[in-house]
Amino acid sequence: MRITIFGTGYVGLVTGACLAEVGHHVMCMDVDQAKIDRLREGIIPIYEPGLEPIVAHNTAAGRLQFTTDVVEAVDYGELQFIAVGTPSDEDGSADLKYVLAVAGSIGEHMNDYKVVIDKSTVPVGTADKVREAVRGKLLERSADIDFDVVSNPEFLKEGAAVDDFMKPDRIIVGTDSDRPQELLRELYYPFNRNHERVIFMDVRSAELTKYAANAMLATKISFMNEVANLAERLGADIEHVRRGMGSDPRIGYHFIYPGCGYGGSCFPKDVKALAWTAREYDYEARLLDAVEAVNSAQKHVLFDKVSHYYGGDLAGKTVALWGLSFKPKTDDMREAPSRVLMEKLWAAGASVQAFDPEAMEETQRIYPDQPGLQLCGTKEQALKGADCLVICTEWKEFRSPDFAQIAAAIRSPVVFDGRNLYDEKMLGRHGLSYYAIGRGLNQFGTR
Ligand SMILES: NC(=O)C1=CN([C@@H]2O[C@H](COP(=O)(O)OP(=O)(O)OC[C@H]3O[C@@H](n4cnc5c(N)ncnc54)[C@H](O)[C@@H]3O)[C@@H](O)[C@H]2O)C=CC1
Ligand SMILES: O=C(O)[C@H]1O[C@H](OP(=O)(O)OP(=O)(O)OC[C@H]2O[C@@H](n3ccc(=O)[nH]c3=O)[C@H](O)[C@@H]2O)[C@H](O)[C@@H](O)[C@@H]1O
Repeated sequence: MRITIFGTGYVGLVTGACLAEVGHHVMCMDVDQAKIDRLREGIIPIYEPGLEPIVAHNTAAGRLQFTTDVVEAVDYGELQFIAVGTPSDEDGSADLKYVLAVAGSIGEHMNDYKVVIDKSTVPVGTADKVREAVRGKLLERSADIDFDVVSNPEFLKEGAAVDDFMKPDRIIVGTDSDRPQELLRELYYPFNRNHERVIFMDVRSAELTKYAANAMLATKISFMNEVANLAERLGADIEHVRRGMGSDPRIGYHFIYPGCGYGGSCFPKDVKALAWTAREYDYEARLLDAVEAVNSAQKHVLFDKVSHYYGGDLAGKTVALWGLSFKPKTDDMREAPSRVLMEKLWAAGASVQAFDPEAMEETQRIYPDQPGLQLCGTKEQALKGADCLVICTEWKEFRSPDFAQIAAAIRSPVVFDGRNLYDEKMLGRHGLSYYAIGRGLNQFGTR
C-alpha cells in the first residue's frame, strides 16, 4: 500500500520505517528541512535502538522516502498518517495546531479519496475537528472529494519503539465506516500473523483508549511513589513491598517501580490533557489531578535528600550526576527528572558534573551556557572532585559500578539513588551511605 506520514519524530519515523519494513511504500514528510536532509543522508535525528538499520535498508530498497514537499506528500498515499506533536498548552490542554495544520494541507492538496489517520495522541473529538479542517479546505476550492478520518493511536515506548511497533500488544483502530476499516485491516495484516492484534471500535472510544492507557500507567507509578514516600516514614522497604505486590497477577510487576518521578513527552502531558478534557465536560478528575501532583512533587525528592544531607547548604558543592535522559535507551530529555534536580541544584549554588550514555548532546542543546554544568565523557570522570553521587536514570552501565572507586573519588561518602538500583549493604561495605526512594527509615533524611 502507499502511505504518507506527516511528522518524522519518534512516532512518525518509527511508523514509516516499520511499515516499509513489512513491504508497504512510505513517504515521510516533515516541515523541518534539516531533519529531512539528515534522514536522506541516512542520519537518524534521535537515538532509538534498531531504527537506523531499518531506515537504511528500506530507503535503499526504495520503499521509504523523505520529503518536505507537502503537495508531493498528499498526492503519494491513499493512507495519510498524522504523527505530529500535540504538546501541552499553558492550561494543560493538548495543542492541536500542528495536527490541524496537517489536516488543512491534506484538504488543500488532495485530488482523490484519502483516509486521514490520526496517530498523534489527541483529545476525544479531535477526529471531528480534523474532518472539519479537511472539509473546509475542500469547500474553499469547491472540490467534492470523498475522505474518511480514522483514529489509530500509538502505544510504542521510546527506547523500545521498533520492537513495540513490530510486535504490538494491540492495534487500536477507531473508525465509523467500512471502507477505511477494510483498508486498515489490509495495512496491518502483516502484524496479525501470530494472532489477531487489531481491535476495531468507534473513533471516540479509540481516542479515549490512548489517554486512558497512559493515565493508568502514570497512576500506577504515582501510586507506588506515594507508597514509597510512606515507606520511608514507616521504616518499610518499598522494594520488598513492590515484589510482594507485583506477585499478585491482578497487580503485576510492570510499571510499579518507584523512582524520582515519571518524565518523557507523554505521561506528563497526557495526564494533564485528560484532566483538562474532564473539566471541559464539567467533571473534576480528582484521581488524575492527584497523579500529576504526586509526580511533580516526586521530582523534588532527590534534591530534598541531597539538601538535607548537607544541612540545607549546597553553595559550592559539586554533584556527580549519572543519567540525564528521562529513561534509559533514549536521548530524550523532555520532562526528565534530572532537569528539575539540576535546576534546583544550580539555584542553590551547587554545580553538576554529569554523564549520560546518549543524552549529552541534547543536554548541551538545552543548557548551552550553564556555568554550573560540566558534561563528562565517562561516568568515572563525572565523579572526579565531586562531593556526592546522584543517579537519575537506570542505564544498564550504572547497575554494577565499582563502589570502591566511587568511595575513593567523591568527598562525602554518600550516594543518592533515584532508581533504587543498589542494596544498602553493597555500598556499606565501602563506607558509602545510601539514600534511595522509599527504602526504610532515614531515607527521607528527616531523622
Ligand atoms: N514519543 C513517543 O514515544 C510517543 C508519542 N506519541 C504521540 O505521537 C505524537 C508525536 O510525538 P513524537 O513523535 O514524540 O513528536 P516529535 O516532536 O518527536 O515529532 C513531531 C514531528 O512533527 C513535525 N511536524 C510539525 N508540524 C508538521 C507539519 N505540518 N507537517 C509535517 N511535519 C510536521 C515536527 O517537525 C517533528 O519532526 C504526539 O501526539 C505524541 O503524544 C504516541 C505514542 C508514543
Ligand atoms: O504515549 C506515549 O508516548 C508512550 O508513553 C509511554 O512510553 P514512554 O514515555 O516512552 O516511556 P515509559 O517506559 O512508559 O516511561 C515513562 C516514564 O515513567 C517512568 N517509570 C516507568 C515505569 C515504572 O515502573 N516507573 C517509572 O518511574 C520512567 O522512568 C519514565 O520516566 C508508554 O509506556 C507508551 O505505551 C506510550 O505509547
